[in-house]
Amino acid sequence: DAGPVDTLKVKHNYQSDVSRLRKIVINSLYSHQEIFLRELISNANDALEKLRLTALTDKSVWDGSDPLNITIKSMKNEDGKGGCLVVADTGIGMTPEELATNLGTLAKSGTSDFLARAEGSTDATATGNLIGAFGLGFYSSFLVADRVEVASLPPATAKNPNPQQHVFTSSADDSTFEVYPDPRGNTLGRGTEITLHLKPDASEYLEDATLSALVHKHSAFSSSFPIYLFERWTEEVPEEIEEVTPSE
Ligand SMILES: CCNC(=O)[C@H]1O[C@@H](n2cnc3c(N)nc(I)nc32)[C@H](O)[C@@H]1O
Repeated sequence: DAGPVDTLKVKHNYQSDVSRLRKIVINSLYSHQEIFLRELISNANDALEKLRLTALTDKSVWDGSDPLNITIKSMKNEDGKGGCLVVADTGIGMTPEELATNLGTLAKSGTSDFLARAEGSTDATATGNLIGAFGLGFYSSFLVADRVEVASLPPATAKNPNPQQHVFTSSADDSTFEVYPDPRGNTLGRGTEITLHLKPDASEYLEDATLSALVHKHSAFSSSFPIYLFERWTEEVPEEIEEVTPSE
């Protein structure tokens, strides 16, 4: 029987192009699995920038009192096999409608142009750059994860005075996604938290050394916000927080 949260789960079918796109991303970039982190950090960076710009004209979304940053946490399963990688930002966040629209449909114009160019290409670097340019980087999550959850909470505004944190969830082998209220409540304060349930062959991305090297390699220079790597993160308190990028 459906519990209280289940009845609120809205099941959507991906637009046909979305499924096709996701397959292209996964197939063409398989040899470049590691770019997923660059793409997620790039999206987080855009979300933080969007908050900062919006706040210039609307102080209610952010009064400058809480930090704008990106955190990366890895959580290994008890059995030491597999686990989750969590990439979170304190950016502008998304309403449930935005979760469904932004992650579940192809809002981007010219995507057919992308499909034409990417479908034929065998050059993973070129395709990788195309994917970033078309804002499709989120799909690269499925290079390393068989399940992705995106929890998001926008700031309270006059139009949306009491926002509820929601979760978008989708599996690699499934052409549907779900959006439902986060049973944890508004745990984010504001922003977006992406949980990647890593595939067995992607467990290297739970290792601090791998993550630290990847962040330095791909994103330390392209993010204008501090990136924190929580090492050996547990539910309680992170034992050690390494700031990867010197904040300005
Ligand atoms: C699946 C392709 N679409 C996206 O990645 C879009 O989802 C949204 N998105 C992805 N990661 C995000 C993130 N971390 N914060 C916010 I606000 N929006 C995000 C942006 O609108 C992206 O263009």
